[in-house]
Amino acid sequence: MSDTPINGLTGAQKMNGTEEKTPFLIGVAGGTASGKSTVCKRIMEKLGQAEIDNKQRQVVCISQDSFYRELTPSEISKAARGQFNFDHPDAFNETLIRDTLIDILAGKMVQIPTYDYRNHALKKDEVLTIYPADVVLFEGILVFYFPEVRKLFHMKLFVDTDSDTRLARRVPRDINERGRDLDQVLNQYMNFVKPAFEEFCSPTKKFADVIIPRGADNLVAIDLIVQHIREILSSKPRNSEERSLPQVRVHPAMLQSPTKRVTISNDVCKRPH
Ligand SMILES: Nc1ncnc2c1ncn2[C@@H]1O[C@H](COP(=O)(O)OP(=O)(O)O)[C@@H](O)[C@H]1O
Ligand SMILES: O=c1ccn([C@@H]2O[C@H](COP(=O)(O)O)[C@@H](O)[C@H]2O)c(=O)[nH]1
Repeated sequence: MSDTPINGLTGAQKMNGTEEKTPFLIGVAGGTASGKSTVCKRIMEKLGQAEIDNKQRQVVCISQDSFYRELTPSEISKAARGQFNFDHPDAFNETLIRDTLIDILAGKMVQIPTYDYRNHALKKDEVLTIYPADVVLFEGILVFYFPEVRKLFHMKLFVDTDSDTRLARRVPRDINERGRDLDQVLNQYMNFVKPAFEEFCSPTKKFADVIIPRGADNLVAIDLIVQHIREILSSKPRNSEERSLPQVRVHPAMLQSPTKRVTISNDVCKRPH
């Protein structure tokens, strides 16, 4: 959880002659439908970040699903038949994840693709711009799997929801939001999702600093994490003049009572469906 040196970045780097802290990078792992993006959304809401314009946010959230690699034609046809393993580490572009997070830690603006679950492909014409922020949440099933990625996080959370609940949530989500039918969802779950969770995702729980049982239902855990993030934010320079950055990062909501809530927005975690 500490701001220890990572990849040559010391937690504070020189920019324009001033000390500029690197963003605090939080990894959020957990099985499919465990509530990773819901937890991130709750955190953003409680910090009053959910309805703030993308460019102005102090806290941003990115999904690992934006880093699925492009499939070959034969893999695309397998995917259409539910025979491609999207839960295996090889399904992700590890290098792009690492390089993107390193750029984020260096305070750079980055562009990331969005993912189309219905067509199992990146949407080339829909790129998300992630502006520099003070805290970055990066959520996904295998965010702690790759050592070169794992070591970049300042704090690691694991959302631990039992597998029955996860399956019960995944079935309606995949049917209603991802264009699947019941047979397809259950076959994919039994053949790929469950075995890959046991082999690749579950063992990464041991790397977590904080395990969140019951996901977004665990209000105590979420409040503790939010409090920690507030402390991080309060130690950051508060406006663009102090930070020597062109963007104004602080929304009035963040300068008022720390418990102030702001209305919910739906695209907090930039998770495409
Ligand atoms: N605590 C909860 N209670 C009820 N439904 C939930 C809860 N957390 C998540 N969900 C629902 O379960 C599904 C998966 O949640 P999501 O946060 O997207 O999981 P993940 O990001 O881990 O895949 C979504 O439809 C979401 O609305
Ligand atoms: O084309 C795809 C890409 C991914 N999946 C499944 O998505 C989950 C990861 O997303 P969560 O929101 O964390 O559940 C993973 O289990 C893949 O099986 C897919 O079905 N199709």
